[in-house]
Amino acid sequence: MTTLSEAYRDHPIHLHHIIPLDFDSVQAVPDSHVWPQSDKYSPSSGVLLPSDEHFSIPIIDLMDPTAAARVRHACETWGAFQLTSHGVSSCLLEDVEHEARRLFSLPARQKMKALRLPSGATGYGLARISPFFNKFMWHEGFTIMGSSADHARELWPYEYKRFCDVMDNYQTKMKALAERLLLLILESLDISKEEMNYSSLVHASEKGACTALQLNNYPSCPNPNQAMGLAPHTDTSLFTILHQSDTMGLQIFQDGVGWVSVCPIANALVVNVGDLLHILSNARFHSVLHRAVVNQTQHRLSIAYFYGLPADSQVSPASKLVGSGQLPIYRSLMVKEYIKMKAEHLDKALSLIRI
Ligand SMILES: C=C1C[C@]23C[C@@]1(O)CC[C@H]2[C@@]12CCC[C@@](C)(C(=O)O1)[C@H]2[C@@H]3C(=O)O
Ligand SMILES: O=C(O)CCC(=O)C(=O)O
Ligand SMILES: [Fe+2]
Repeated sequence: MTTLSEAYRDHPIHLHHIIPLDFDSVQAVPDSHVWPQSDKYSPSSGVLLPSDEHFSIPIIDLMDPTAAARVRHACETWGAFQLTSHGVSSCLLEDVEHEARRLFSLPARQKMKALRLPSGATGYGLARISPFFNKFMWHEGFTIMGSSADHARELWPYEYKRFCDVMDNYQTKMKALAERLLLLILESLDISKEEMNYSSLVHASEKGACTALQLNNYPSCPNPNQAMGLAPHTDTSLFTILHQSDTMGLQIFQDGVGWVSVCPIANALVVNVGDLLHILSNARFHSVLHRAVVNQTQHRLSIAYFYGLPADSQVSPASKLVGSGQLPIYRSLMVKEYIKMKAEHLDKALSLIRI
């Protein structure tokens, strides 16, 4: 069985020689981090603040009996929503944020001890999408797949346990929440439990879903209009569950509207559709283009939990959604094949598997 780490290890992105900037020591944005102002991807291009509810992603209460219909509407129109009453305690959200903050506050030379290896997928470093852009991002990340013990021991040789315990507990709670959400999402696509039992998806998730936890750090920036926190991308996951600290920064792209800010709501989690759900739903649900911008005064953190399918499983538009006049838009392929395409072609990957 191919693990997610192996699937990513098979497609190294040659970033190990580039280390994140020591953000604490800079007074101005270096040219290497200045993004062009002219195109639609520039950090300051057409941003809408969600003062009007038509321009903000829906807020869905997981306990609401109409949650499935709301999820369908949110995933069809926005590709994202904010989830409340999800059952993850505010204490755990505070703990995971605190531990992430503790990690990123370490001196640069200490963080380097956990630098992602050339052939590795986990540890400290730049975002995997970095090689696709000719400017660097105002960002540093730390990726966890399963246990974080090996890297944590390098960072805190004598007191790594607290960090590992919080990350383990958080991943356990996120997995349980993701499994509940998956059922709700399938229900929202009108795929019944019986049909689900036969679907490749459920067989695949029995093999063990592939998950990853990404800690993202966006230090305050002397000129936020010039810098980019995390460049526009879609996630490779089925869906992603994101906790953001209470500083604005996440934006999603809505066709015909532009970049819409996703305001932090205390204790709400942001759920966004990823590429695998886009394929599975035969493009009914949109894997949403999103990015993170930075701030002059406040430092921002986010913790993303990627819920995917096993690398060795097959993904295709669900059979319930195709037929009777509806043709499959995407061909069937192995998840690891899609990871490879994403590593090589980034945002072109979906169009390369269109039938
Ligand atoms: C499972 C994963 C998804 C991810 C690549 C990774 O191996 C772990 C990091 C994830 C992340 C976080 C920042 C944005 C993103 C596009 C990236 O560069 O690394 C995602 C990746 C993804 O969704 O493809
Ligand atoms: O920091 C954010 O709000 C977005 C993070 C993100 O998109 C990711 O980790 O994939
Ligand atoms: Fe993302």
